[in-house]
Amino acid sequence: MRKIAVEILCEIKDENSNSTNLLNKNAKNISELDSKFLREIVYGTLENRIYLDYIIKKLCKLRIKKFNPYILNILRISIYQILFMDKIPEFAIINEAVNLTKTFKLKKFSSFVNGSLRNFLRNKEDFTKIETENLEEKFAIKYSTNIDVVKILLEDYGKDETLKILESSMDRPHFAIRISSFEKSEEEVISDLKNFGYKLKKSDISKLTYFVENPTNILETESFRNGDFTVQDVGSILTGEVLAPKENSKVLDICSAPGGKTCHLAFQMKNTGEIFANDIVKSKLIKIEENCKRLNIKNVKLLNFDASVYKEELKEQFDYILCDVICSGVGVMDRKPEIKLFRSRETIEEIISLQRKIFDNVVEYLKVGGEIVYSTCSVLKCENEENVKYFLDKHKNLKIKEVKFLEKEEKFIKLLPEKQKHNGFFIVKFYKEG
Ligand SMILES: C[S@@+](CC[C@H](N)C(=O)[O-])C[C@H]1O[C@@H](n2cnc3c(N)ncnc32)[C@H](O)[C@@H]1O
Repeated sequence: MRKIAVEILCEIKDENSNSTNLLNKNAKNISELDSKFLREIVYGTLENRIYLDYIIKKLCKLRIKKFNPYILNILRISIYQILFMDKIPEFAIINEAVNLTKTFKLKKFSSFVNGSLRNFLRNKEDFTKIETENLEEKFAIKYSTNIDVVKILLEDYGKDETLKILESSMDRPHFAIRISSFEKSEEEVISDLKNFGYKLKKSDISKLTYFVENPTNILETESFRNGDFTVQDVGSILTGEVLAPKENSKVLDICSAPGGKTCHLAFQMKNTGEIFANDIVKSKLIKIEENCKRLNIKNVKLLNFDASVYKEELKEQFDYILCDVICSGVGVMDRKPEIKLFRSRETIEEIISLQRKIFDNVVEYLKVGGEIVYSTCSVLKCENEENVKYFLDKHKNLKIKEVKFLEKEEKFIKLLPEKQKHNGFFIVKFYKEG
């Protein structure tokens, strides 16, 4: 398993890398126990990569770029296991690390790996100490988060709230489902799942939403195959609830893959009217199709175009539009460790520019009197509140439509990540005047 872990980690090079896809591809045909171990090592190492590299730099007195990538990842997973997986004896971790150098035909590094890890064990306290007084650097190392993201969070939220957001990024993500059956009642679906042995807790924020404490193999159940429920997080479900399209309306979901929110909109519309689900990546449309099929959704038509390019033929065609744009993902760092590692100010600025282009176009596709929801799974103000200001300044016929959330009327909903409650999310609704 450690060999596969090193191979996967060697492939994680930039923000387009996807550890979950790599794991799913490589964890086929292995036992549940091995799969759990592999995931723990890969996610754990990635989640702590900046911290582990900080230790490795001190330990080996060598710049990270100078390392052979296999040797670097052997050191990373070994130090990760020593620090965070206390059930594995330290001597076994070092033996395995030395064996791995041979597996990868890098035997000449065996004594370097052996010596470095033994040195680490002798002086663990010194090597693990973060020696900087600079708060940004300290947070970036301790929570293994790109320093640009840390700086923006500190500017937006100050020290205490930033600390909470970064701490939550180290948690194992919770698992939430939305009841999606057209046939069975909520109680019936829940009772079926309980009979299968699943432990469920109802969310107090979004409707038909439950957290599953022990989700292993839940996607193999008959209930899942029949479309009685789907995997979706609270913020995502709330987005559909906020748009709340009426039956028989015409809806555009402009950035729709893999279709989680599309299916929720269709569910709320009881399969009436029409939903046009678009995504720029053609291969992702298959996922939307699969989801619609499993969830018995029948009113979705697929589109495949670049939403940043204006399409005159769509002008004033839609009653409702969902603009669930591509974003930095800073609200879901617990689910995607690549975001913590690689999101930089530069890439965030590129994303904001794309968000604005897409929104500027889709506003034109909305009928007068129509409603549009803009949402992101980010908590950064530059992608949320600042974009809202930009939208309102630019489109004078757009007005915010307040939404009721937790018994209060709000201009927008912002969720900061909290385990067993929700990921980070931002939702705002506008309507178009004549
Ligand atoms: C946040 S995800 C959407 C999630 C989706 N709404 C759901 O609930 O399942 C953003 C999507 O936008 C797509 N996208 C990115 N740039 C785009 C563009 N220029 N035009 C259309 N879609 C785009 C991505 O491929 C990605 O699938």
